[in-house]
Order: sequence, then structure tokens, then C-alpha cells
Amino acid sequence: MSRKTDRLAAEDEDSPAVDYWDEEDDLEAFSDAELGCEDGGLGFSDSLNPEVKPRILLMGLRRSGKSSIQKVVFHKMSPSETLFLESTNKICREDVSSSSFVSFQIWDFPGQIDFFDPTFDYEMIFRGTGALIFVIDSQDDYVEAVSRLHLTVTRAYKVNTNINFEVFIHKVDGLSDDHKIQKQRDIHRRANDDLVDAGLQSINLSFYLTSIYDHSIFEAFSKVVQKLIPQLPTLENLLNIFISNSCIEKAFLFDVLSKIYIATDSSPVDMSTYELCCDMIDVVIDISCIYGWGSDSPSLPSPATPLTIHRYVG
Ligand SMILES: Nc1nc2c(ncn2[C@@H]2O[C@H](COP(=O)(O)OP(=O)(O)OP(=O)(O)O)[C@@H](O)[C@H]2O)c(=O)[nH]1
Repeated sequence: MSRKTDRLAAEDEDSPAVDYWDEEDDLEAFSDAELGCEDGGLGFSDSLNPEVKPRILLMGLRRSGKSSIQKVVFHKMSPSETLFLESTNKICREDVSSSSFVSFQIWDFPGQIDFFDPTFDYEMIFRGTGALIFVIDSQDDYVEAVSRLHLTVTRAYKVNTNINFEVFIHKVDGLSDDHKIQKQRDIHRRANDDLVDAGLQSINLSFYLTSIYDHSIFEAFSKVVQKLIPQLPTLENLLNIFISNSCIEKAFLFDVLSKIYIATDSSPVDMSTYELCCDMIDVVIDISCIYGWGSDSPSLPSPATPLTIHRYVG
């Protein structure tokens, strides 16, 4: 899997806003040092490439959990390690391309950025965006977060009406089931009321209850990514045909490394089945590590691997 992380440096790190340039100026605007690529390669000039991957933006207030989500899903960081993550002060861009289906960029935004500072070229950012994930900390007072969500969504929608707006009501691990539902209802109502008041009821927000301490974050990310896969209906059809012609109860097409499922058949997803598959993937990866198979080894599962649950008939 090729993953390249760029840190798009602000001209002045202490500045609350990140300076952006028009796309024509991109090449001149960022020297290599300013880009600060962690493993080289991907430069800001990629936005000039017509085949550039869809962007997934991670936005939300400070400490809402954006970087933790990215680290846990795409870097296999354990949830407890995220306690030591420092606050992000630069836009962090990561290229995720593990298969022809899973291919996108994730942009993690610092919480303190003022997106609407005149020096911040939000039009350029939203223009190439496929999904905007807005993370709300459910363990904190979320009134400010909801108004920030409204501001972000309305600005983004003006630039690009095709963006999928995804709201992660995050850190729900500390909440009881009743409390979770209650918070989701309240946030949903407030966010939609704000849109109706602004005459923008046509904007569709999708809500997910997430936590890095269980599989909910992987499931939510799977659904976000699936919406960006044009071949999804075909894949779902193939999986439907597959299970109807075999003794298989449920089939997922997984991106093994991230545990995102790219597609599944049309029967409902049961969280425990999904968790079982994730655990099986972990076992395969652990065994691969123990036996030291290289990444090029034919013995390793290919990055996008179908995983199936068998129904044993007696
Ligand atoms: N309980 C719980 N804590 C979480 C969860 N996700 C993240 N956190 C914690 O939230 C804190 C902030 O996480 P970050 O990922 O740094 O938040 P951020 O939104 O990237 O913060 P900025 O970079 O300041 O914008 C860390 O201590 C994480 O361990 C979660 O699902 N549940």
C-alpha cells in the first residue's frame, strides 16, 4: 500500500490561518521544505493533475478526535496511543491508494484554523472534495461544534454541491445506548433546523455514532468511502450473486490493511459479523508478521480481499 503523508506548512505556524495560493501558483508557492513531506513524493502540485484522487476532508473543532481517527484507521495506531497525539497545527494530507477501488486523499485539518480567513483558499479545497467528515466530540458541549458544522457545510456547498457531508458524532464510547441515541437526535435536529432556516434543506447530512475504541469508526469510514466508489453497484451485485450461489451468509469485500469494507451484499450488516471479519483480518496480518512474509509475498492476501462468513449446514 502506498501511503504518503504531506504536511502543508503554513507560512507562519503561529498564524491561525493557513495561507493558500491559487492552483496556478501551487508549484512556485510551496518549496520542498515547506511541503515537509514525511516520505517524499506527493506534492501540492498534484492538485493540478486531472486524475487527482477524491479528497476526504476531516474537519471539526480542536481535540474532537480527527487525527486519532486517521491514525487508528490508516496507521494501525492503538486507540490508547492517541492520548499522546499532539494538536495538529498544519494541514496533514495523506494519500491512500491500496487498490484500484480504494484510492483517495485524506486531509486532516487543524481544529484552530479559521477556514474563512480571506487568505485561506477554501474554494480550491472544496472544489476537489468528495466527502467532508465533520467530527463532533459527543463528550463535550456540542453547541459550538454544530454551528461550526453549519458554517462549514454551507460554505462548502456553495463551492461544490456534490460533496457528501458526513457527521461523525464521535467518542460515544463513554455514553450509554440511550444517551447515544438522544445526542444523535439532538445534533441531527439542530443541524437540520439550521439548514432549513438558511433555506438549504436540500443538503443531506449523514450521521454516524463513532468511537476509536470499537469497530464503529471502521464501519463509518467504510460507508464514507463506499459513496466515493463508482463501481459500488456492480460490486454489490457480484457479491449478491456470489452468496446466492454458495452456502455463504454474508460477504464483504475488504481493504485488508485499513479494515474498510468496500462493498457488501444487500443483506443488512450485523456489527458482530463485521467485527468477526475484522478480527480474522487481524489474525491474518499478525500471522503474516510472525512468519515475516514480505509485502510482495504471494502468500499475503491481496489488499482488496473478499471475506466471507460460512453458514455451516449440519
Ligand atoms: N474517549 C475517546 N477519546 C477519543 C476518541 N478519539 C479521540 N479521542 C481522544 O481525543 C483527544 C484529541 O484527539 P486528537 O485526534 O488529537 O484531536 P484532533 O481533532 O485531531 O485535535 P486538533 O489537532 O487539536 O484539531 C485525544 O486524547 C484522543 O485520545 C474516542 O473515540 N473516544
